[in-house]
Amino acid sequence: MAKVSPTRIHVKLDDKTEAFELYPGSSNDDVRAILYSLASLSLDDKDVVFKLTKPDGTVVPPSPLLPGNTEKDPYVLSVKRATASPKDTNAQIASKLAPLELKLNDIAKQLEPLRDISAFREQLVSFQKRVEVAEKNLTMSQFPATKVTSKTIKRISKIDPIFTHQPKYVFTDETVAYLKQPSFNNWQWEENEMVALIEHMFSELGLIERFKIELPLLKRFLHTVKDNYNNNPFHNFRHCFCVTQMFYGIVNVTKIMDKVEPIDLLIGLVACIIHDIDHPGFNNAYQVNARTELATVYNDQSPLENHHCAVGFTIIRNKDCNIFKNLTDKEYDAARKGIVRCVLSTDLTKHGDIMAKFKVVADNFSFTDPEHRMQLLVMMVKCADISNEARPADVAEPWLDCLLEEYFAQSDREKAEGLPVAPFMDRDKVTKPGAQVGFIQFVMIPLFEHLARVLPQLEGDVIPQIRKSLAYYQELQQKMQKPM
Ligand SMILES: Nc1nc2c(ncn2[C@@H]2O[C@H](COP(=O)(O)O)[C@@H](O)[C@H]2O)c(=O)[nH]1
Ligand SMILES: [Mg+2]
Ligand SMILES: [Zn+2]
Repeated sequence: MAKVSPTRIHVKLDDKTEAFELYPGSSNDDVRAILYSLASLSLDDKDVVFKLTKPDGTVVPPSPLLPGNTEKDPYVLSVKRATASPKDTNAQIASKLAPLELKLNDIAKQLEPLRDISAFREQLVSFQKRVEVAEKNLTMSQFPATKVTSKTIKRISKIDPIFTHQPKYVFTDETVAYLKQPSFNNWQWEENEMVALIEHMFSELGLIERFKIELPLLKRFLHTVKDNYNNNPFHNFRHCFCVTQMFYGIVNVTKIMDKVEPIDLLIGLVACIIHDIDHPGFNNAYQVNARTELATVYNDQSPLENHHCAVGFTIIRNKDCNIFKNLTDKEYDAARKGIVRCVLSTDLTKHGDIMAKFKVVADNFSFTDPEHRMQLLVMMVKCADISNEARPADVAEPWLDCLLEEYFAQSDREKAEGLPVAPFMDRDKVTKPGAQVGFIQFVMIPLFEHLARVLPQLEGDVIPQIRKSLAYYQELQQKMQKPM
């Protein structure tokens, strides 16, 4: 009989590497059982997700066909507890609401002939309210709002994963030059590469040298930021990367680094990086209307933007991530004040005020005036934040799908909870051109045009690309409106 030789597999979990052998004929369940035992878990624990990655970060399926390896290049095992995604939870809420809704409809039908009798109406309203309150309590317990404490931070990236398991990224000259273009295509890069690209921006802008930023702290800061963005359809780490890259693109296209102070560049870049951190995927209107903990903590005043600042600075305060460690007190104060101002300015309800103020400053702009420079930074971060349509259509259009997916998830939940629904978020009312024409025409173009009064280079490629997007969506809108 031929000798049956097992495949020897080495797996690293936390700091320990263990080996096991897979014999031909092993099943998926066998592999699962081994991984459970390596992670000291009971097989009854169903809420666990295993991820196996090669040393280069490639994910491999935990199957009996795993190629063998050596102790020197073990697979890395990470274990996560599965939590319900907002989508799952929406489905759960919807399924719980369905019978209640049926019951309500039933009662409403029976009461129909008595519609004018106010006592019955009041009873119905009160019943409906009780259902809403019960459902809201259910929802709030499923979505506990994030408290702003150091425990808010999901994970401070350890030095190990950064230096031992992350491949060292070396970008080609072509990539380095492309990164400076506002037309950069984010979709080609995975998360760790985007982290490395942001690190490159710090270096290229001379910030590491000027502010003596220690590289391990910068790497850990960026990885921790990445880990604290949620997997929302739109407000995720990729959006953070795009906003940061557009800021960097504007800096390069306009050569503004020759006109502003290094601290201004640091403020703008870090503001972009943290500007949507830990976004829950539901906007300020939802936070206020649903009376969430975030809205309560921030007294309904830009709850999300305040939260992004608080989470961002909680990470910076951590000694392992403190990229501002070597700033002087004066520099730190300026950085903190500037970053908070930029992030709070991304709340679009402040848009009108910011534009009106900038109009005045733009007429008489002076790069030597710190307040003028600060307003310029605010405008640059705001532009970067809403800049998807300043990119080529194949880069921009998937972002619109992501935005609408997030909007629809919110409006579905608002409907389920009996909260007000904004028409621009309602899947029954929104079309893609409908979402873009007004936004590009009345928000994006005026914003970029205002900035271009101080940074005229934006008239070169950036603003024409936005106008092209507008024309595309206007045409699409006309086609959709034509009777068939
Ligand atoms: N209709 C569109 N709305 C957009 C688009 N890009 C951005 N936005 C809106 O702006 C805010 C930006 O703030 P954020 O900090 O939340 O990212 C975003 O929420 C959208 O409401 C767009 O292309 N079309
Ligand atoms: Mg935001
Ligand atoms: Zn944003």
